[in-house]
Amino acid sequence: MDSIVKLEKVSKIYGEEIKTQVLYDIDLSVKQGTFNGIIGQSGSGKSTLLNILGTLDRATSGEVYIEGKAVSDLSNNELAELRNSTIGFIFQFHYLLPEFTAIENVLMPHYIKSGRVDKKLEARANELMDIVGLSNVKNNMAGSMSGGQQQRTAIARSLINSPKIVLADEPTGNLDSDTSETVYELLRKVNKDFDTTFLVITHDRRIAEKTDRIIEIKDGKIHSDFSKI
Ligand SMILES: Nc1ncnc2c1ncn2[C@@H]1O[C@H](COP(=O)(O)OP(=O)(O)OP(=O)(O)O)[C@@H](O)[C@H]1O
Repeated sequence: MDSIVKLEKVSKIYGEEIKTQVLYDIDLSVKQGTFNGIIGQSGSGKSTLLNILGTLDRATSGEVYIEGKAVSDLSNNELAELRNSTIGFIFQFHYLLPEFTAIENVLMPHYIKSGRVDKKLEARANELMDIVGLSNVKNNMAGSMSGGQQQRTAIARSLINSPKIVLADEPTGNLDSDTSETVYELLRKVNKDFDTTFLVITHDRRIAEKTDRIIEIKDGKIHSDFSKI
């Protein structure tokens, strides 16, 4: 198995005048097709790490490699392109547009990018609604759906470009435990069926225990790293 994501001595310092160091010399190598959990106390640096992994934020020092490509060599445009083609994001708050239907939300990144959606993408969106179990409600307004349905819509949206890597920040954070379980099973299914690599921040011990690997962040460092495969 190859490393699809690699971090070498990644540090992050926020602020100019008052500097806050949030990550310290993080080395991390993530194998393709694995399902990785990231745990750690509030403020330990998990989201910062995920944002840097996802090229939404740049490291202050160190290097991030995505599929062997050094991110610091890329321009902002190239980064956006890499993100778009390779990485899917799922957040705790799904940021759906409530006045649009579920399937329109899934296609929204494409509407925004190119102003149109071709038949192939529409077919892909329909297939994804099927995968996440929402075929029967895909034309409902996102705002009228349950929390679990909205999160599943956000998952379908994150998969529209068939990303090789999915980064999720507390994807089940605002869901009850049964719905969390369903959402987790869905992510796992995508992981298995499409060999998608997942990095998932979770506070949910039950979910963390079912991942292939648990990376614990403490005070901006990897405190423990336990792989089961
Ligand atoms: N843009 C920023 N500017 C300054 N400090 C920041 C910024 N973003 C995050 N921080 C600080 O960095 C530290 C780590 O934040 P981060 O969000 O990565 O932690 P976390 O482990 O994801 O926490 P939580 O579980 O509460 O989401 C915190 O002390 C936070 O206040």
